[in-house]
Amino acid sequence: MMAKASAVPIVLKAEIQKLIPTSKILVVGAGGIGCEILKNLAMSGFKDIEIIDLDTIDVSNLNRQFLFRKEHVGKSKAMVARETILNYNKDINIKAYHDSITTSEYGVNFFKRFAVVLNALDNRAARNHVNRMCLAADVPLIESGTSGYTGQVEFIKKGLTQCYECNPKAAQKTFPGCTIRNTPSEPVHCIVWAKHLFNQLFGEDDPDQDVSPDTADPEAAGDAGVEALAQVDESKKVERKSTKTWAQETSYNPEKLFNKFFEDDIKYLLSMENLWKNRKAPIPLSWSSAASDDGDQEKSKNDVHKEDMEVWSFKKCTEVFSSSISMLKEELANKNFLVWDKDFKPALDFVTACANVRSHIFSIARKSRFEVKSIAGNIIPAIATTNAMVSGLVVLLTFRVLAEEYEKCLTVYVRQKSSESNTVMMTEKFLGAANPKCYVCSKQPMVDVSINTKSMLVKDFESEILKKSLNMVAPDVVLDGKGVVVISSEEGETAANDNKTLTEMGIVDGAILKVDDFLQNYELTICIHHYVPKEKEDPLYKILADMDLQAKSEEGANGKENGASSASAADFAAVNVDDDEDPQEGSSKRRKMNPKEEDDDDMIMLD
Ligand SMILES: Nc1ncnc2c1ncn2[C@@H]1O[C@H](COP(=O)(O)OP(=O)(O)OP(=O)(O)O)[C@@H](O)[C@H]1O
Ligand SMILES: [Zn+2]
Repeated sequence: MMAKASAVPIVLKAEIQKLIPTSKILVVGAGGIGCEILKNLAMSGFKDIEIIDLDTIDVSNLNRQFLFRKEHVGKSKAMVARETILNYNKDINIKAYHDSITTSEYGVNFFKRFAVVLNALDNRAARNHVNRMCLAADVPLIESGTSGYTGQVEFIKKGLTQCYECNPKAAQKTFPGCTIRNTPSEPVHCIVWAKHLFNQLFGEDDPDQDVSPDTADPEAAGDAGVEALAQVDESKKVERKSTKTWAQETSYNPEKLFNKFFEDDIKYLLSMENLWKNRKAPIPLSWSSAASDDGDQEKSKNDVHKEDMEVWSFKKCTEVFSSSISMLKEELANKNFLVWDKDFKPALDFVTACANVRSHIFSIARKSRFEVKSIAGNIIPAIATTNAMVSGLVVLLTFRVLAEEYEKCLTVYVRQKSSESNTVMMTEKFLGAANPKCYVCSKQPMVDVSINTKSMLVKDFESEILKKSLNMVAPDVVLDGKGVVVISSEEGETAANDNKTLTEMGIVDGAILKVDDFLQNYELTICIHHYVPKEKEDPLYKILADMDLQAKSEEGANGKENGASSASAADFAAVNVDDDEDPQEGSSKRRKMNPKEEDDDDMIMLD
C-alpha cells in the first residue's frame, strides 16, 4: 500500500520531490497523531525517519493507532511502529527509540541532525522541552494537537515565528480546596474529592488532598474571622489523625469508614453554619440507611453495559464501597501505597461509589461508572478522523518547510463550523512574531518570581519553580554577584543546600539568580521578590515574564490576557484535577487551539 508514492510526482514541485527522500525527520510520539504522521511520511516517499516514544501499547490505543494490533499490546510503541512501517516499505531507513525525549541522551546535537521535527505529543511538559531543544538546535518544529473534533497545526522556527512558549497557556482547571472539602456543587467536585479520599486511604500521603472539612474556609468564619471559627468549633471537632492510620486501625471496616466520611464529617460541616446560609445544606447519610435504600437505581436499557451505564442505588453504592475496599486492601498488602488508575476496576468502583454518595448528600446529580471514569480520568474522546486531518496537514507543512517556503507555513485550525452543522472548517493564519518578552526565546530570557524567601526550601524551589513551572530538566543555579552555587545538576553536589531556605542561601528580595539548563541549552535570569500571600486565595508564588503586562491584566475583567508566564503551577495549594497524574503523561494534552479561546480542554466535562 505504501511502497508507491504515486501521487507525489504529480502534485509536488521537483525541488520538493528531491528533498523528500533525503531529509531526515524526527517524529516525537507514536500515539494517535504519531501513527498517522508516520504512515503519511512513508506514503509520501520519506526514507530517513526517526521515531521516539516512551510508552508501550495499550489495548485502548488499538481503535485509532492503526500501526498496532492486538498481539502488540504491552510492546514498545516506537519499536512496533517501526516494524509496521517496514512491513509496508522495507526500503525506509527508520530508527526507533523507546525512551522519553526529555532524557539527556537527546541533546542539542541529536536534534541538529534533523531537517524538521514533528511533535505528536500529549503533554505540555514534553512539548515545552522539544520547543526549547528545537530553538537551541535551530531546527524547524511542526507542533500539532487534537482534542475531540478540534485540532491545530503550527510551524515554529527560531527568529521567524513565535515559539511554543511565547504566549502563556491557561492554567489547568483547578478548584479551590474549600469547594472540594466543604461546598461541592458539581459532580466533578465530588469525583475529585473521591479520588483524594482514595489517595488518603490507599495512596501516598499528600496534605494537599485532605478530604476532611476545611475549618479555615473564610466563608465559614463569616465576620468572626478564621481564627475565631477554629476556636469556637474546636469542641465539636471530630478527632483527626492520619486518615490512613485511622482506617488501618479499623482494618478498613467499610461501615466505620462510610459513617465517618458520609455521616460524621457531614455533621461537622453542618456545624459550620455560615456555609449554609445561602446554599442548600448537605444531608448526612449513615451506612444503615444507605444500605437499605435500593429505591432509585436508574435501569439501563442496554444490558451489555448495564453496570457501567446505570446510576447505582445507595444499596449498590454500599455494596461496591465494601467490595472495592476489600480488594484495594488486599492489593495494598504487598505495596507501600496504591496509585489511582481509572483502568483498575476496584479503584474506579471505589471512586464511583464515594462520589455518588457525596453527590447525593449535597443534592448533586449522580453519575454512572462510565461517566465517572470519563471525568475522573480526564478522558477526551480521541477522534481518529481529526488525528488523520491534522497529520495530513503536518506532512503538507513539512513539504513547505523543507522547501523553505516559510511564508506559506500557516497555522491551521480544525474546527466544527457551528452547532447547527457538523461541517468541519479549517482556517489558516500566519503565526505571529515572537513575543519579545518570552522567557524562552527572547535574547535575554528573564522572569520575576515572587516567593516567600524565608520559608521556601531550595529543594522545593527546584522542584516547584524550576522544574514544574518553568519546565527545566536539569537546572544549575548560581546566585549572581556572589557566585554561590545554589543548585547543581550533578547528582548530590549541592545536596547540603536542599533543606535550607532561600534566605539562608542569601536569596532575598532583589536577588538575581542565573539559571542554566545545560540539556536545553537554556539560560534564564530570575529576579527574586520576597512575597507573602495575604489572603487564602492568593497563590503561594507568582511567576511573571513581564511585570508590566501582568499589572495591566490584573486591571482587566478576567485576566485572560495576562503576562503571567506560568499560571499552571502558580498556585499549588489549589486542587488540580490532574494532580495525581505523572506530569509527563498528564492530560494537559492539547495546547490552546485558538488564540481567542480559553484553553478549557484540560478537562472534559460530560454535562
Ligand atoms: N516525553 C515523551 N517522550 C516521548 N514520547 C512521549 C513523551 N510524552 C508523551 N509521549 C508519547 O506521545 C504520544 C501521544 O499520543 P496520544 O495523544 O495518542 O496518547 P496515547 O497515550 O497514545 O493515547 P490516550 O492518552 O488517548 O490513551 C503517546 O504515545 C506518548 O507515549
Ligand atoms: Zn517564545
